[in-house]
Amino acid sequence: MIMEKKEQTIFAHAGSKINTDREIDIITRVEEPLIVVLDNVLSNEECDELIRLSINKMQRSKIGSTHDVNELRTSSSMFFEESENELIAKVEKRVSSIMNIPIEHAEGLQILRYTPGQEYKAHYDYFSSSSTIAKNNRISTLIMYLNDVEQGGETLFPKLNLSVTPKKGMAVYFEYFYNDTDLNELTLHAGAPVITGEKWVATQWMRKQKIR
Ligand SMILES: O=C(O)CCC(=O)C(=O)O
Ligand SMILES: [Fe+2]
Repeated sequence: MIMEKKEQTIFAHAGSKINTDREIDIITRVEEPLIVVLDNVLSNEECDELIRLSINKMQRSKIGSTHDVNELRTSSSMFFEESENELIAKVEKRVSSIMNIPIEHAEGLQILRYTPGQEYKAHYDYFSSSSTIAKNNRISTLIMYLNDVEQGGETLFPKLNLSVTPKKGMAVYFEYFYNDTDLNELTLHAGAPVITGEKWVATQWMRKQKIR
């Protein structure tokens, strides 16, 4: 039997903790592709504040007529500017050390809000290699849950039969920068429809090269 060597990962944390300005707990790992469930990524106060800061902007963007009408994703969304305020700067710094990628590679933090019936259908976070944007493609994702969802709203990885239940302050990390494209394709994921309650997430995407 040929033992294939495991591919190098970006995420390099061993053990059960990651020390940033906060002690993050590693709860679950899938090895290839690497998918890590993390707890204690954001405090309750930070979650509440991220929602509070973005709720106005989503309302504003509605007035500005940029209503989200997309089949793939029915939630509403907004992006924070880089280091837009003290909290964003702090979260970006923490996220950069969790993801083990310098902050210069980070896109603006995205906030998504799902109400009952809203979902994000199965997709890849990276751009198809035919697009120009793929020259500096995304390489990894951190999805942070900003609230508890009463029912539904799981993050699903259909090719891995994996379901992550949203829980306030927790996060799911995954990367898709493998040489083996089959591994990247296994990161197909979806936000299941919310059934009861609301779902709020903050997503951080990292790029291969600097963008700021
Ligand atoms: O809401 C979720 O669970 C998934 C979000 C997601 O896939 C994304 O932001 O890229
Ligand atoms: Fe995604």
